[in-house]
Parts: sequence; C-alpha cells; structure tokens
Amino acid sequence: MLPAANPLEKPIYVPPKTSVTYSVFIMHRRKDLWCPDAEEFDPDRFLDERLHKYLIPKPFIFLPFNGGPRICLGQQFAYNEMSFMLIRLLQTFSCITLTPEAQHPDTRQPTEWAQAEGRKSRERFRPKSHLTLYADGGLWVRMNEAENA
Ligand code: HEM
Repeated sequence: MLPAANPLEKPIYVPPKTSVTYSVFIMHRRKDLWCPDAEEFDPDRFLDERLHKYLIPKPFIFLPFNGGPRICLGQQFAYNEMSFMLIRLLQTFSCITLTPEAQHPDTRQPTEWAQAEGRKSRERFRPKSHLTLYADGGLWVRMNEAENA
C-alpha cells in the first residue's frame, strides 16, 4: 500500500511483482512539484525561497542520482567534477555563444517544434535524455579566450 499524494484520498494498492516505472525527466518538469516556471533552466531555484518552498519539504522530487539506500555512490564526486569543469571553463573563456549554423542538419531541432506547445517551441538545440541530458550531435558553440586565462 502506498499513501495517496492527497491524504484525504484512498491509499494505492500495488500488487506484488508489479513493475513501476517513472520518468525523472518528466518529474523534474512538473509544475505542481516545481512551481509554474518548472520548464525554465533557472539554477537559482536551488538557492532562493523556492528551495524551501518546493525541494526541502519533498526531497524526492529531485532524483538525478536516485535516492534511498541505493543512491548513486558517485553523487558528490560528480558534483565536484561538474563544478570544477564549469569554473575552469568560465575562467578560461570570456564569451560562449551558440552557433546553430555549425550543428549538423540532422541533429537540429525539427522545424515543426516551432509550433509546439511550451518550452519545445523555444528550444535552440535538440536535447536528449539518457542517464544524463545531452545535446543531440553535440552542442556547437563559439568561445573567446579570456584575457589572462
Ligand atoms: C552526473 C553523473 C551521474 C549520475 C546522473 C548518476 C546517476 C546514478 C543513478 C540514477 C544511479 C542508480 C541508483 C539506483 O539504482 O537507485 C546510480 C548508481 C550508481 N552510481 Fe552514479 N551517477 C553519476 C555519476 C557517478 C560517478 C562519477 C560514479 C563513480 C565515481 C558513480 C557511481 C555509482 C555507483 C557505484 C552506483 C551504484 C550504487 C548502488 O547500486 O548501490 N556514479 N548513479
């Protein structure tokens, strides 16, 4: 038995040996869990009042490394690696701009996306989801080396 999200509703019965799948990608974009701007890339949501409003009361809404006893053992290592890489990148280059013209045509976002609802119509590259998110065909950018890099 799983408790219903609304305590006034009946608990959910899950029969033995049932496979239960869920999409972390979709969960991380749910407006009811992350506030109406859930589709915006806004890392400040982990720093400002939204942190206390959404994530702290329900930590399981953020599961890139899963959670519980089988949580990813490399989580802290991965955070360290990512922050080191990002900081070195920003120290070395002063300006990074997207160059869609360098993107292979097969990996550009399809033209019909422009008419799609929500975030899809504004995408400037084609995101793909595996264990982590990535850009189909790579993310092609032009970078200017910073002075005193
Ligand atoms: C962005 C990078 C990474 C992501 C998103 C990620 C995500 C995950 C996820 C979702 C799991 C499955 C947890 C489960 O079965 O419930 C996992 C397991 C695991 N990860 Fe990672 N991981 C990352 C990087 C790393 C790194 C760098 C290491 C090692 C240095 C690592 C070591 C492990 C190990 C050993 C497990 C198995 C834990 C267990 O089954 O008890 N991961 N990871």
